[in-house]
Amino acid sequence: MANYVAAIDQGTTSTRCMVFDHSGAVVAVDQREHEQIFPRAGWVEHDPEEIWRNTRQVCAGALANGDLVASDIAAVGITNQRETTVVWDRRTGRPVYNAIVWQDTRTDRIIEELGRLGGGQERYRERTGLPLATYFSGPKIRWILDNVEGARARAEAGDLLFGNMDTWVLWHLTGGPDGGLHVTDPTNASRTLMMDLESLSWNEEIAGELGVPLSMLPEIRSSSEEYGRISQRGALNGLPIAGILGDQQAATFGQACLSPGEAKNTYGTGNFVLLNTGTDKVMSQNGLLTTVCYKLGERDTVYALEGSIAVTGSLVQWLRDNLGLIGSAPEVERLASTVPDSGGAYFVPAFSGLFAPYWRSDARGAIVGLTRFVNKGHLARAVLEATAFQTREVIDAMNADSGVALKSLKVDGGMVVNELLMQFQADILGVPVIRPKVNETTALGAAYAAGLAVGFWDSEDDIRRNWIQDTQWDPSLAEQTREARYREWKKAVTRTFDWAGGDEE
Ligand SMILES: Nc1ncnc2c1ncn2[C@@H]1O[C@H](COP(=O)(O)OP(=O)(O)O)[C@@H](O)[C@H]1O
Ligand SMILES: O=P(O)(O)OC[C@H](O)CO
Repeated sequence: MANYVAAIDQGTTSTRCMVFDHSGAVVAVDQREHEQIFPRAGWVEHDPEEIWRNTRQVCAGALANGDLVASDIAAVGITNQRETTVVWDRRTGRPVYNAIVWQDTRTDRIIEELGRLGGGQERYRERTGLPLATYFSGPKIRWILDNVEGARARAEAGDLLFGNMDTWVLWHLTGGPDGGLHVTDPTNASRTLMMDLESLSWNEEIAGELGVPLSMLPEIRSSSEEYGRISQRGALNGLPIAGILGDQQAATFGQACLSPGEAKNTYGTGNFVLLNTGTDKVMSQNGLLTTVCYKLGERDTVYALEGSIAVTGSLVQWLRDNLGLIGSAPEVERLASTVPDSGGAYFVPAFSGLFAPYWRSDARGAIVGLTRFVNKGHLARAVLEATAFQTREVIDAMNADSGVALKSLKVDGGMVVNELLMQFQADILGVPVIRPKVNETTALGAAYAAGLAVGFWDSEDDIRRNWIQDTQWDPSLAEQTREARYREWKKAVTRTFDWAGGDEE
């Protein structure tokens, strides 16, 4: 009897396999980190073959850790870091270049060029829901075809395939060069700058402008249906793959934000706030993205407004790896607790330019407000506060776009164990912050999508029933202080603008 559903979560820093029971509780997990490759300033890459090896290992590891066999599992879901781009040879399965990661800014000039074409920004936004920015996959494919010797000719001959990490993993699991499925779902496709948000199909005109042959692009299916079975020899052999969701949409689903007006914020490498807007596409006037939230089988598409913040948890890693101020990410809380505030310092981590709500690729990181008084405790505090201030900015934009004033914020992700950050988040938003019992909402959301498709769960009511609150942080800062701090943050942000001229090598 299959009592469980498994999810593969291919994230920015690691790959996990998690197994869930019917109540949505975690029964087994395995996780492996992969190398972050920084070949130049602004460039970020992953080795797709390392990620595929890790995927196989964590699938086997999770089953072994839970003392499970494949027949205990009803279905498998896939969730993934979005936008990260792999191009590979359909006959050999070899990538032609490393995966170009979502944070990578090398496509700056391509974006400028596209902006100069008729209708530029507005035309892209209207059709795809996205601003023209280095973040998305289409321009990354273009860069690979322009810069890897012979790649364009091979792509035009139909020899190369493109995929985000969902497709890369799915293709391998279902046979690779021997009939592997070249498929994605609309949540992932809606992050390429090439998918028409209304019809959920590839926009041929935009793909043409980007110089991306349609033969490279995966088939867009729904987020919850049986795509095929795992044929790769290994732990999960023979099981149906029945759910695909980009990781932030998966977390929205796993947090049971299933009705219009419900929102969550995930605190990982970056932060991503998603507001379910139902079957209405709300086109942002305030720097947010309009994206597909999920599409369950044949049912109507559900859309979301998204505030994407590039650098939050990765700033904590930077403090650890580049400055050596802490030995591990959790130590940032102890260091920040040595002082009562940031001592007037503000840290704006515009390492990849600024994403929502600014979309300024010319911005670069800055620490402002420094005096002789500021010590490493203040800096640690400014690092954590940056996450909370950036979140406030996208939630304000969401309020302006949708008219929805959040009464509380559901949170999840690697940083939400940080109590100091959670309290400051509630303080700076002025609403309660709520963490659920199962914090692994990304993997859980993908498991739900797969489990619903095979009848393991009956309906979204099961998801709502399984969501249980763990901890709530209530705001405790006086309104005047809150708004004064926020004004100072916004002033600090303006100091990062107009720094990179687009000619860095
Ligand atoms: N106690 C902590 N306080 C602050 N940040 C933390 C803490 N623990 C982990 N992090 C940060 O959380 C991030 C990892 O979260 P995770 O959700 O696993 O990320 P991702 O899915 O993006 O790979 C890292 O960037 C790390 O710096
Ligand atoms: O892997 P995460 O959690 O850092 O999420 C990355 C996002 O999907 C990028 O858009």
